[in-house]
Amino acid sequence: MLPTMMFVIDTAGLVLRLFLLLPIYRIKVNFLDFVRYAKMMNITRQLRPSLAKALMPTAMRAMSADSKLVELTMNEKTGIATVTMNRPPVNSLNLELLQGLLKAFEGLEDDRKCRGMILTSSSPTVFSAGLDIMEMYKPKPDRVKEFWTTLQDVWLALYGSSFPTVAAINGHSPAGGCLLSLCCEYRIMCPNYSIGLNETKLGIVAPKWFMSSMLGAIPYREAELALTSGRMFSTDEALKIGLIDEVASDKADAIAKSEKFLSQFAKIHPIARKLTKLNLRHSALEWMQENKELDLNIFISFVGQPIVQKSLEKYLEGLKAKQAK
Ligand SMILES: CC/C=C\C/C=C\C/C=C\CC/C=C/CC(=O)SCCNC(=O)CCNC(=O)[C@H](O)C(C)(C)COP(=O)(O)OP(=O)(O)OC[C@H]1O[C@@H](n2cnc3c(N)ncnc32)[C@H](O)[C@@H]1OP(=O)(O)O
Repeated sequence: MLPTMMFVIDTAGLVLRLFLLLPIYRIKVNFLDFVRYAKMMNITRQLRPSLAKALMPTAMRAMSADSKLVELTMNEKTGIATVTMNRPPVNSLNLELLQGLLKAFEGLEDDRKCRGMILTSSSPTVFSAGLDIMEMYKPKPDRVKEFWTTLQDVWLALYGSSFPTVAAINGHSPAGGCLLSLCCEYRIMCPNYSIGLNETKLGIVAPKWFMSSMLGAIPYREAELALTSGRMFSTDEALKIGLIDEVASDKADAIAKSEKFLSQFAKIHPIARKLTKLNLRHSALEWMQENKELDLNIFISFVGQPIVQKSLEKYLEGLKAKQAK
């Protein structure tokens, strides 16, 4: 009896050890097995929305993304792409800007030469003013659906990108602007601007995935206080709390620092880096993939509430009044 039990325990232990070691063993043995392992883990392409075909041929390329709302350049030598939001005056994220961003991110995903991406803005003072409030105020049913679905896809593509990403935050970055930067792995911000998820100040609620993006950067307690109060942080405060990683003196410095951050990955195996990132982000990505429709329905019914429309109207009036002063 005892020998039989010992045999069973030994065998079970061996199987368990083999199971645990299998991924490591595979990685060491064979690159193709490594890729198969990634597929098995369901954390590569399946997690991204349907990919557009490669954006354009690789040359340094100003890789134009059809519309002028998003500029895409690629440094052929380093493989670092720069995606610049260009929707004056404040890069508010309307459907077309989101579509431009999605196309850029998906194109880079398919570009084998891409070793990293810097997200920045062409505005001298604003990174992005967040979602275009006009997309949510008295919305048209079809357009608002497409708007939200595209935002979800942008989040999936950026948060789940296989290449490393940095936000060079060269201006104010409220709400959706902050969200874009939180999708990146590293944030470098210029002085004397503001950043945060201020949704409650507009009388709206940051969706779960906005919050989980923030929780990837700062501790739960800090996030709870910031989210419930809709707090905006100055550059210095954001650095202190960990919402950003570095301060740069100006945009050029932010870009240089971003390139330096990305260059460290030249020494890291790209697949090891990518799988580590996607493993860390797996549960949030999977949640979104599985709940896109539910999230859309919640958003649609939420923005349809008269009280939410009233809040948005008042907030817009406040923005206009500020402008008039
Ligand atoms: C129970 C429910 C459960 C779950 C919830 C489910 C769903 C949740 C539903 C909704 C969630 C939706 C999430 C939304 C997130 C967002 O991103 S909302 C947008 C928040 N953005 C802001 O609050 C930023 C507002 N803007 C500013 O603070 C300033 O503009 C900024 C500091 C960025 C720049 O300042 P400045 O350079 O001085 O520019 P102006 O303020 O003068 O603005 C210039 C013109 O731009 C217009 N504008 C600014 N921001 C926006 C915007 N986000 N959308 C549209 N338009 C904007 C501004 O009115 C000026 O226009 P004008 O020239 O007067 O025409």
